[in-house]
Amino acid sequence: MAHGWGYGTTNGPDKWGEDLPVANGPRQSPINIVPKDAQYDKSLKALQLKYDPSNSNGILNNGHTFQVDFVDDTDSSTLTGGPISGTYRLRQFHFHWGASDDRGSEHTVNDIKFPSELHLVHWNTKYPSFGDAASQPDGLAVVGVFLKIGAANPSLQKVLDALDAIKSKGKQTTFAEFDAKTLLPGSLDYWTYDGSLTTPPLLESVTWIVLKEPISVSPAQMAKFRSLLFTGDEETPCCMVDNYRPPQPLKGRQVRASFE
Ligand SMILES: NS(=O)(=O)c1ccc2oc(NC(=O)c3ccccc3)nc2c1
Ligand SMILES: [Zn+2]
Repeated sequence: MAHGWGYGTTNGPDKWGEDLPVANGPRQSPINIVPKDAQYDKSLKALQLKYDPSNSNGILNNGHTFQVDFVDDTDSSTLTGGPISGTYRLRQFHFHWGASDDRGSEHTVNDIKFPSELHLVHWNTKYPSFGDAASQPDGLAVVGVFLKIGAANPSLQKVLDALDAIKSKGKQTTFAEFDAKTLLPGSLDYWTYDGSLTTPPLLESVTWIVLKEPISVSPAQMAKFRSLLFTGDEETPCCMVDNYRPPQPLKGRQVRASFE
């Protein structure tokens, strides 16, 4: 795909398989989660998320989404427990969202789409780097959090206030002392399954941990997401919206629940 992948009609999710056979692989993400088909697994541990605000570093518009990057050279911001063994370090978080409030999430629940979905991306410290981990079946763990229309979210607002400085592709700015824990809902009950990155290179290296409880976002805050551009300053401006991959075939995978 010479013109690079994206979410348009000519380079979007339905076209990714032309360059990337793994797009039709056995453990692709996202999926539709059917709670009544998820098996409660009492051996699943509670999630342990320990995030140090001093590790937050910058915020970047990468042309597909915006992401907040973390310094990951120590074990000060980690995911342990849950379905994974060992220690996974937080590297970045980002979002996916729609052009309107009726769509935008990547995972769905009983085919319901949420207006947005937060992904907190962690890598397994048994490997020397993110890049190495990303090619291993147990290399990455992504915590997915649904956003649901409701009251304005003060913690999310801190992130949204930085978006004016990164409107177009390639722009970045500093983003220090942000506590990612404040983006989590009250309950850490989760569904988990073996999956992949939801954008190219679609690597099948992700243990997905999708929280059952959404966090709130107001309609005005959703409008702020939609003020970003997919495009760089020299290009015809194109609003960054509908940057989500639709659910992929389950192909026999089991989704487990940490709760009854
Ligand atoms: N939607 S997703 O499945 O959470 C998803 C999809 C694609 C991704 O590529 C990366 N790369 C890095 O974070 C990275 C970190 C360090 C160095 C280079 C890249 N994270 C991803 C998460
Ligand atoms: Zn994502």
